[in-house]
Amino acid sequence: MKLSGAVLLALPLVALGLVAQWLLPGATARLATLLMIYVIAVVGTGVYTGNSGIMSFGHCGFMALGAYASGLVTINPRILHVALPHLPPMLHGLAGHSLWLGLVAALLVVAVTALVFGLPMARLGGEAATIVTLGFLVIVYVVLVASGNITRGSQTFFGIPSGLDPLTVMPIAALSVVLARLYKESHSGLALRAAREDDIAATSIGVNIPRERFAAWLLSALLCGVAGALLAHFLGAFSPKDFYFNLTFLLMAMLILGGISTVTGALGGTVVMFVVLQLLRQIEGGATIAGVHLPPMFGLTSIGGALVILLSMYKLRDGLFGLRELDERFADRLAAPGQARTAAGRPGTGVERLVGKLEVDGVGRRFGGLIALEDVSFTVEPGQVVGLIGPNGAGKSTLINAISGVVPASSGTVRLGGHDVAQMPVHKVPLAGLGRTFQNIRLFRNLTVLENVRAAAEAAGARGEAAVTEARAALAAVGLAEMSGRLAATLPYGAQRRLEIARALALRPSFLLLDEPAAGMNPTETNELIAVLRQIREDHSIGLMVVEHDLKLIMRLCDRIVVLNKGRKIAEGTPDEVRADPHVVEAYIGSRAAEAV
Ligand SMILES: Nc1ncnc2c1ncn2[C@@H]1O[C@H](COP(=O)(O)OP(=O)(O)OP(=O)(O)O)[C@@H](O)[C@H]1O
Repeated sequence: MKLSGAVLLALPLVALGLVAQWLLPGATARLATLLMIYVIAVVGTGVYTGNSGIMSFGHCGFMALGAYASGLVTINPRILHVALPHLPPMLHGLAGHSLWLGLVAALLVVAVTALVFGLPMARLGGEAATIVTLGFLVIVYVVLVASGNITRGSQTFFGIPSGLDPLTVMPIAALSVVLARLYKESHSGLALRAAREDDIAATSIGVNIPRERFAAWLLSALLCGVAGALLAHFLGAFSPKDFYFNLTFLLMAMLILGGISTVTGALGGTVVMFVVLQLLRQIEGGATIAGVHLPPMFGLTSIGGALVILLSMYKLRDGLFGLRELDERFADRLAAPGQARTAAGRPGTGVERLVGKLEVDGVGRRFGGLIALEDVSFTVEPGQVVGLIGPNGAGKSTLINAISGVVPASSGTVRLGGHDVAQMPVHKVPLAGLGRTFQNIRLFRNLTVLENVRAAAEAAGARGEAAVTEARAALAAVGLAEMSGRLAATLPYGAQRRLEIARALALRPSFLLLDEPAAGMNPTETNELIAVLRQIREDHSIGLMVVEHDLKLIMRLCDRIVVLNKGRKIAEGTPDEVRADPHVVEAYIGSRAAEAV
């Protein structure tokens, strides 16, 4: 992502700020200033909500904290004694400073609060996290109301220097948009978006989801804190309810209207909603349009605003501006595939890539009373292709899950290059060298093909252009180079399976664990897949462990085969040995099928 794309997105704000400062009449310029403050708040909320997929009701809490912190630092000292007669003496010296010091105070207070709430909250996803954000909003409100000596409680907090002009707010709004856009394309933003699409798949490429959630939470909190401080200076006087549910729902509506997952959507949704609400507000008091006189219509603004949201959600599920950023629509996303591969190494991941053999030793797994795996042991040599077969319910997927750490083994060890990977946090296992795919495809559906693979390359330590080059090389290896700009969800089925392989390949693993890679493929697609897997093994010296029901594929591809039945290993050997093994024939292949393969 080049800076130019982010700047392009911020240009309309720069233009608005300049026009408002020098060309628009006072009242309209004031509206433009308010609009830009909303942009900061909505784009800020979007940094967390859009990238993590977690709806937040809490960000107005950060705005409130920013407003009060900045208010206390900038309040006119002469008014201070009237407005806050019981202010603790140690806080008296704070008053009377500039807006910029007010913003610094807002950032400090918000950073500390975001840290305290964010660390435990980062472990939560989905509705649980949303409920916590709601709780956060209520807590901030109650604390502000209860801290009357410092905030005037539920009464109006006044005396804040007001009269912000558009040129003061514009650079901050433009910078917020640039920051949000750069964050979205950053290593951290991409990892979080991957987790938003599929947390298990994100973990399988080494994403530390709590860490990425926390980073987004902090950045979005800071932006909202700044927006709150600016709103305080715009209003000059406010109370806690100005930062409560009404504002929360207004900002959420703006975000949803434009499209929750893009900065373009946050920006565009804010502008559209703001303009619509202003127009409705004009009409609500009675107006004459094209010679037709409209009487005052109480509630028109609220009802009209709600209708705009409902209609747009009904017609455009992904918001007015869809899933792609404005600058992406201009950019050439289908650049020629690169073949280069950067040097090995995983800088910044804190995980060493392990090489050597993969040893599965006495692995067992129980689900309650059910023994899904019992005492399974075998070894895969580097570069070897091992097939894992067995009837339905034999424990094949459970074994892949146990090796990759997704479902921890109840007993036994898994060693890679002599190191026990079962002891590692699950997101570190792929970085240590075990890439995997899933029986039911788990792609990041609303990310592009290139982003799906780049997320893995970045998780494994590549950055910037190197990550893109690695991702393109992995896509080329599975024959998807031409599709890099498409959304993953739009790929045909066979291509989706190959994309999952490319994503795992971009981790530069020592072994690839493939769970039914040919499931649902027609014979042509299966033949292509076999060619791809052979090439991968040849080019990258990667060992493969393949779970498959397609015995022809297994027999053609594998050096050795492990056979499971009812959770136990019943045979192991070369394809010829396994094909001739009477236990295997009885349990799985069946005598007629044995003849066929
Ligand atoms: N999360 C789980 N909770 C409870 N039981 C489970 C769970 N996962 C798997 N099992 C059970 O463990 C056994 C092994 O399942 P597993 O999916 O590993 O078999 P499989 O060999 O991959 O089968 P298939 O070829 O049908 O995919 C089955 O009896 C299954 O019902």
